Amino acid sequence: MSKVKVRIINQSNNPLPEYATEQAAGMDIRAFLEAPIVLNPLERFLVPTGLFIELPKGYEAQIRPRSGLAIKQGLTCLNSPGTIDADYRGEVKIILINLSQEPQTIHPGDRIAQMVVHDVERVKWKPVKSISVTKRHDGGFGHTGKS
Ligand SMILES: O=c1ccn([C@H]2C[C@H](O)[C@@H](COP(=O)(O)OP(=O)(O)OP(=O)(O)O)O2)c(=O)[nH]1
Ligand SMILES: [Mg+2]
Repeated sequence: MSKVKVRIINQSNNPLPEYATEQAAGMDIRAFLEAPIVLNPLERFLVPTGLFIELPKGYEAQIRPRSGLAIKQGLTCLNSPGTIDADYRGEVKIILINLSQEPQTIHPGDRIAQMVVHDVERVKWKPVKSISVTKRHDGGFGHTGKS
């Protein structure tokens, strides 16, 4: 497993993100808050994590919602999946939104999202006059139907 440099604020009560199970793809990320926050329906909030990371070149970290929070409380990441660029050195923050019809409370230390580290392919453009023909052609947006 590769090691990624990380600086975390107040580690004594803000543990590093961890994989919750042996084969989990994402590490759970905790809200770094001094007090609980309440999100009203459709309200969004930029939740601090206290985490500053230095990803290796050629990698990104994706910030994804947790399904339990989504189904039970309607809480999700608004920009899902969030992208942490390898050259970003600021605090990792989570854009949470409450899509339920009731106010939802987030407590300090709650596991609010998960981070998946992934390698990234970067490309250059090669301008051409035409691009290849396929059976799909320009069909998209459900053109193959549902069943
Ligand atoms: O959920 C997120 C998404 C992004 N970021 C940070 C890391 C990322 O590298 C930077 C920029 O994110 P993004 O490229 O998605 O936002 P942008 O609106 O394009 O901002 P910028 O112009 O700074 O790239 O913000 C987070 O902390 N959390
Ligand atoms: Mg950007």
